[in-house]
Amino acid sequence: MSHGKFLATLAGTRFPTPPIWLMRQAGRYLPEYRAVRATTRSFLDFCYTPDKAVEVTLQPIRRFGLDAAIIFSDILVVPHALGQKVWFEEGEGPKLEALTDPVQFGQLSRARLADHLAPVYQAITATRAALPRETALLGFAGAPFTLACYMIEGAGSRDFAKVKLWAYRHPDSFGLLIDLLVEAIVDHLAYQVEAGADAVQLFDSWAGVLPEEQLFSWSLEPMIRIAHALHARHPKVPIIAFPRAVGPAALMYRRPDAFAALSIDTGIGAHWAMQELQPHICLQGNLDPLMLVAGGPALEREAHRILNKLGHGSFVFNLGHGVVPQTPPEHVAQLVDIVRHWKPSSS
Ligand SMILES: Cc1c2[nH]c(c1CCC(=O)O)Cc1[nH]c(c(CCC(=O)O)c1C)Cc1[nH]c(c(CCC(=O)O)c1C)Cc1[nH]c(c(C)c1CCC(=O)O)C2
Repeated sequence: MSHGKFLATLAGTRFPTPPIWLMRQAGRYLPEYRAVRATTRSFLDFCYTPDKAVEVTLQPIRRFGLDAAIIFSDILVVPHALGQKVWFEEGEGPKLEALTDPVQFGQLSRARLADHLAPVYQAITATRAALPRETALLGFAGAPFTLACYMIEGAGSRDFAKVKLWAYRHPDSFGLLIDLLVEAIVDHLAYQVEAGADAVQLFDSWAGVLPEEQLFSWSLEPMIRIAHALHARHPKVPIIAFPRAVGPAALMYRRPDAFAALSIDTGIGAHWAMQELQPHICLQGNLDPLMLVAGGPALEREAHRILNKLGHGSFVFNLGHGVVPQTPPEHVAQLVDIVRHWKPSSS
């Protein structure tokens, strides 16, 4: 049997109101998260401490009763497990010892991935045991292109110019990095499913910097390879694809052979998504995270607008990107209430 409304929705069942969870639902906007976070200096050590990861994964479920939990971890644990130096600087975000030469790709190895990431899998097993039956547990990974962005740039960037120039000038060597990441991500996702994750999400947060042809080769195609390889190991596990900021190229990601759902960011119009995407695939999204900061009537109007477009079809309510730290927790409670009390006939 499945874990409630979220998994049933991904499998095609319709309910009077859609299930809801939020990307980055565990995080600094919650005082109880900040309290646990303050007990570990290094963010990665925090991710690798199962007791703490379990606790902060459960916090938003206890507070808001969301339909799915997402395991507390980070996409950059994969480059770290492959042997790259990764650290988080206070107030600056992630830093990596940037790859500057294809020779360095050869030094990355997935031989130790399972050992290195064992604490993540332990946290998943313990979280699954602690969650209510009806609450699904999501595992996740960064998609190959987004991981390659951080691995080559060495940090976040506005345009990832260094990465794009490498990919455009040396597609063969860039392809080798993507291939290594595909294999590592398949392993990481399979281990998460084996530990107890009910579904997984692939975050391609930086897909939107690529033109169409490269979007196909470096974002979509590797994600489809991951989906097919994961399904060869775990045939039924639902995979949600989140290619952020790709605009109308989201049409390419309507691939029910690979993905159970497509997560859409705020830049995609709900009406267009209803007409062009939803007949082919379950959608997830697409509330502006800043609406959740605003709260009040603005939040209610916008949530209703999205529900009135997408709530009649196959849909999981979520944000277009992650919860931001300045979000008042009461506004999350307000949103859950709005979604659960929505009447499909209302306009
Ligand atoms: C690009 C990316 C990263 N990490 C992630 C992405 C993809 C989604 C997206 O586009 O936002 C994914 C991620 N990161 C985190 C989660 C946990 C699960 C959840 O969604 O609740 C998930 C799913 C925790 C985190 N990952 C991070 C934090 C904040 C650090 C802290 O609490 O000290 C959290 C809660 C750090 C992180 N990690 C990353 C960045 C850029 C940062 C710094 C920005 C920031 O500080 O908010 C890389």
